[in-house]
Amino acid sequence: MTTKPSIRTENLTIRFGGHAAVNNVTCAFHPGELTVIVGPNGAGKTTWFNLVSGQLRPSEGRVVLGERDITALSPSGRARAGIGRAFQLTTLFPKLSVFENVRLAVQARAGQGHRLFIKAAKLPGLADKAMHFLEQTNLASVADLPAAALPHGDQRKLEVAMLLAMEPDIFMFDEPTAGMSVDEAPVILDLIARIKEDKARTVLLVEHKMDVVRALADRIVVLHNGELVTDGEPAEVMALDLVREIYLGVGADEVA
Ligand SMILES: Nc1ncnc2c1ncn2[C@@H]1O[C@H](COP(=O)(O)OP(=O)(O)OP(=O)(O)O)[C@@H](O)[C@H]1O
Repeated sequence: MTTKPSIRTENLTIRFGGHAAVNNVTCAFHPGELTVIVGPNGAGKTTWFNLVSGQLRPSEGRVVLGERDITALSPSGRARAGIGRAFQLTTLFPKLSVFENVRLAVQARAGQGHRLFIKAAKLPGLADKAMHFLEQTNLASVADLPAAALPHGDQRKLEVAMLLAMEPDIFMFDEPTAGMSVDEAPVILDLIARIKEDKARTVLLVEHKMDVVRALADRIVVLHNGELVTDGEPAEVMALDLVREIYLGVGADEVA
């Protein structure tokens, strides 16, 4: 990979008591690449994600966005710097319309803050942009409904629309299809696949389901006991005995 990394972690470590949940993880990610972080339960995937998006601060090591050390930044500081993370519906405003939810995200991106009650008509540029993201996520027809009235799968689409509206450089998804029906999951996977078509974007995904990994990954990083055990092309990584062993107990038949 010849491009410069868009984001990297250097010797990233966090200890809870004496236990290193993430242990000395160094890895770099590039624009145009979708990396899936895999590993068994308790491997440290979500903890590593939290260290990258700023919910946790490391005991040691750094998070570097482009050339900038962002280790000391808060989650909102990191969001402003270009890291967008989907939070499984916790960021939706359930009583506001689907449109208003996305307009707020567009407005936040435009640096105008959350002036909730300003009329959308007074902000035509923002409204057009919001509609654009609703169209991209096939939500335009339900724009006027309250977010809470949407089925679960559409709420998750709305979350992706809000993430797109923030126009981050780094997109982070932690098990994006968790809790979704078999009908709903492909829609979200298709949206994520479309996100990675923009080669300026870097996508990081934590995922257990091997069919999702296969469908989306350009690269796989394997964590085990908090450590990075391998990092490479999907076909190579899936073929490793170690990876098959790690997956024993969490779907070895799926890996096979
Ligand atoms: N706040 C915390 N305090 C203490 N231990 C923690 C904390 N957060 C995570 N851990 C521990 O760190 C380890 C890694 O957990 P983490 O949730 O990151 O794993 P994971 O790979 O995301 O697992 P899963 O696939 O089950 O979500 C586990 O042993 C967990 O119990």
